[in-house]
Amino acid sequence: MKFRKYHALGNVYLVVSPDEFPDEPAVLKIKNICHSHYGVASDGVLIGPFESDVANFGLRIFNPDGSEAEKSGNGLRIFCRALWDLGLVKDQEFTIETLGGVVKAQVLERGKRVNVEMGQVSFNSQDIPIWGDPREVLLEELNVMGMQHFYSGVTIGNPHCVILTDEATETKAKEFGPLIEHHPNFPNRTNVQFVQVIDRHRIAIQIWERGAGYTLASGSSSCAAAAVAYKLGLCDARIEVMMPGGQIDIDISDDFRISMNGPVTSVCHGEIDEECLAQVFH
Ligand SMILES: N[C@@H](CCC[C@H](N)C(=O)O)C(=O)O
Repeated sequence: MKFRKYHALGNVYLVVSPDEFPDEPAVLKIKNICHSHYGVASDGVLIGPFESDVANFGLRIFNPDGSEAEKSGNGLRIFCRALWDLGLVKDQEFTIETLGGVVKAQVLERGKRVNVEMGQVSFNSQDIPIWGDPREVLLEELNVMGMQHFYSGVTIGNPHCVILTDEATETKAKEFGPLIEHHPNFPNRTNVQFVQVIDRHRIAIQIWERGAGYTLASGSSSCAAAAVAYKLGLCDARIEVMMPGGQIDIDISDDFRISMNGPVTSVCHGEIDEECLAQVFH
């Protein structure tokens, strides 16, 4: 199976052509590919480009646990870079269909940076989804292991649970992230962000990703965290999101459409052996 490997601020994805998956992508194959010891080590697999009736390209996004994600910000920027490297796009804007909606993208600086108009966020419980009466989920109480958190729910195609905190630490993300990901409030599980507001233009976040675990950066998490900070009046519409892997720039329109701009780095390309894809022992 031929692949291209990229990272976006340390968030790693492999891009694989749909031709390499003649059948529906099997959970076991995805798990083997992403495994850091038994496979190529990746935070997810991007399968594309597919033909699309509504966009220039179609994309499917898989987490390392084999689940399919509706959207991924870093995944989208990486996919755009792969399209550029394959000579399928140049400097012009183009569109990509994901399970979480159609986005508009543009490759900048000869592939080194990508801008993606990620779509409109919603804080509505039915859109995210979060159980209970239809409502905007803002600063609601969440008890996890005897600790009280106040969270806001957001979707930008995929679900996010955003928790404001005085200090966003890796320990908080790793300790509470897995429990919140599987909390009964979230029927489709959730991505989790601990968010520290630095000033009106900057926030620092720590991330626990649904189906992937602790990651150094996440594009959709940056959009979700920035949207909550803006909605609550804590930040202006242009926000730098600082993560352990680096920084993404977010712009929010009056109607909560989010534009994301950040770097992409090519790592390597190669071929995964059948023997690796077929492993069943872990
Ligand atoms: N790394 C991503 C998010 C990938 C999908 C996520 N794990 C989910 O299941 O929703 C990003 O950069 O947005």
